[in-house]
Amino acid sequence: MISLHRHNNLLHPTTARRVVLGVRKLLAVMSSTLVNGGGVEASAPATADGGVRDFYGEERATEDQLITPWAFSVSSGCTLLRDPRYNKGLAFTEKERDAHYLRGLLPPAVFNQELQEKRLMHNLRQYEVPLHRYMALMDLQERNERLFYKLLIDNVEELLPVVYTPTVGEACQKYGSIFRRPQGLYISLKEKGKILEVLKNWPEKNIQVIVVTDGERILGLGDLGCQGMGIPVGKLSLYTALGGVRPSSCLPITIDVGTSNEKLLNDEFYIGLRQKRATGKEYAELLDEFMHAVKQNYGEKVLIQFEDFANHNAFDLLAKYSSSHLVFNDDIQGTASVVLAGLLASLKLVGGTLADHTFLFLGAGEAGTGIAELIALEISKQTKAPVEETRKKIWLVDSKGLIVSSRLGSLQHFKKPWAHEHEPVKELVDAVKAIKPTVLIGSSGAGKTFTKEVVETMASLNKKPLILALSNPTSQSECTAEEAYTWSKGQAIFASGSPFDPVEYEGKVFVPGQANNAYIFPGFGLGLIMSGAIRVRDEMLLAASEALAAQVSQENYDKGLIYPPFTDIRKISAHIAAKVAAKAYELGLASHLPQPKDLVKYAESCMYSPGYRNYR
Ligand SMILES: NC(=O)C1=CN([C@@H]2O[C@H](COP(=O)(O)OP(=O)(O)OC[C@H]3O[C@@H](n4cnc5c(N)ncnc54)[C@H](OP(=O)(O)O)[C@@H]3O)[C@@H](O)[C@H]2O)C=CC1
Ligand SMILES: CC(=O)C(=O)O
Ligand SMILES: [Mg+2]
Repeated sequence: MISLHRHNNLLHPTTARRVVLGVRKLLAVMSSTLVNGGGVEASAPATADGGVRDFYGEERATEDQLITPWAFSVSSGCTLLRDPRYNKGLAFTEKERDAHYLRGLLPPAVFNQELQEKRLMHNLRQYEVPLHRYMALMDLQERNERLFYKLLIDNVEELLPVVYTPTVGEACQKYGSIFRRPQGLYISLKEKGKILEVLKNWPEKNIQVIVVTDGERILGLGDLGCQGMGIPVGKLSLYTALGGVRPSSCLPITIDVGTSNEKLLNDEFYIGLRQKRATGKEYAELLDEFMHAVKQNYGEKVLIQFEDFANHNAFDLLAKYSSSHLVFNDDIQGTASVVLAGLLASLKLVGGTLADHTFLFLGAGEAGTGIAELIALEISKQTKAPVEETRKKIWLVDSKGLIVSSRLGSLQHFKKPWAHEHEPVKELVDAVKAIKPTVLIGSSGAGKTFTKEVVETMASLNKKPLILALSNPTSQSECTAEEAYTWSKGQAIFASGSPFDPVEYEGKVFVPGQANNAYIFPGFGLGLIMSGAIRVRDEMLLAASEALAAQVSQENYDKGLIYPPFTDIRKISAHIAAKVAAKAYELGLASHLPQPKDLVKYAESCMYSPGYRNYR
């Protein structure tokens, strides 16, 4: 019931029981509620002299400087019902209804959270259109945050495709039409020079994870401009549901530098800047201001996850800020880690070591080259061969064909390490015939590109071809699960970026896995946060892959799965977090000292749980 708000904030009307306290007192109370609430928190706000940290710079401000009149209030009545953080709907007890001026504002029935959950799941299942389910879930998140997360955690396999891929893709395409309330920060070119002020408008001060996009490569759907906001919102809801990071410490951000999507520019409901995308210096300066403002406002240990940037910016941003900030690119690094995990696990089914396999990719962008590099690093780690050598068993095809040395002069920098000696090959199927891969990975964003002939050739070359169709959403998947199993006559081991239902082929049921970075980033982020890591390193990605692969059980293997089920994701995330944190300590990059003895237990103890709290 404790909320921070500005005196003039219309979204938070004050109520009869509002108690305005001094800022110092506010922060003391705030820090105690944060600790009591569980979950991972930033360092306590106490200062060395025993006082409370001057979060808002009020003590430091001189008379001619402007400060923000933050206030602290206890909410009750309608304000409490409208505050998603504290609203419990019909679950308010009789005692709470008396104590918090709720009498008459609710019908007489008192439901517990389980009954509320049952009712909501029943209602959600009535919607036949996935986008309507998405909208109903977003409404719930805006109305009753704990119930939203309880639903998501308890029904993860059913609801993941709604809040995440594939439905989130459609939601982004239609974001302008379905827009109700802002769910994150919008930073556009209009805010240039004022980004620090914009960050200060966000009511939460203890931010631990930011997921930021500029909307230029939203899944495999291309440039969706400002409407890409659905992605940071969705990713962060998974940070909480799958990784246990507290919702209040997550901040979704969209950087709007315009869009080159004509359809959106001509759409009257488009919510972003109506101009062509800024590039070059203008783009770089805005991003640089953003990165500096984030560090200034939230400190060294805030994790900035880059998401769905186009590859002509993504690699450069990661390289530029990885030595000064805690940055992670989910599409390059998270995807690499999840795919490597699947490959390590698949060895139990296909045999051999990683070094015995030959890999062919369709798609040589962020996902493709990111995965390729991590595979090469892992083989190098296992065999002690230099990475220049281990790259040679990995081949990539882009929109112009196989990447070969004769193309070196015109290749983007991230493709160059993969330009091996070979004659040019234009078509994927010919590349499959020439390279004879044991593993085929789709990271092209182009649907239906694993044709019948491609899959049949893979099956003719391998007893158990490993086929990963990573592109999202479902419409962009390189092939469907049904195509992979039927065209390979049941030989393929298959996983995809977006989920597919099990397939029956010749009387046998094949269960496809989901190779999606959602297995990695929540636990990875939790590991960074709980260890107070200040930088991300490749060794941490390898540790995360090994941790995920170790979670695949014999029962999963018996079904042909190379990933464990999402139903176990909180346990899986705790193990990933523990290994990532251990690596951070080993590398001397962890700042939360001393290192906890049992990191898995510690990770579990840090996790947000969505059960209701009792109000006095
Ligand atoms: N499952 C998961 O966890 C993840 C899935 N993805 C998915 O992967 C896809 C790609 O993402 P990302 O790597 O970031 O995108 P990029 O734009 O960086 O890369 C796409 C690559 O695919 C190539 N390509 C595009 N169309 C074709 C085609 N018809 N034939 C051959 N090559 C083609 C492009 O070629 P060129 O370079 O010549 O233009 C480019 O090399 C997206 O759909 C995304 O949703 C991404 C991250 C995680
Ligand atoms: C899953 C993901 O990050 C993507 O498709 O971009
Ligand atoms: Mg992504």
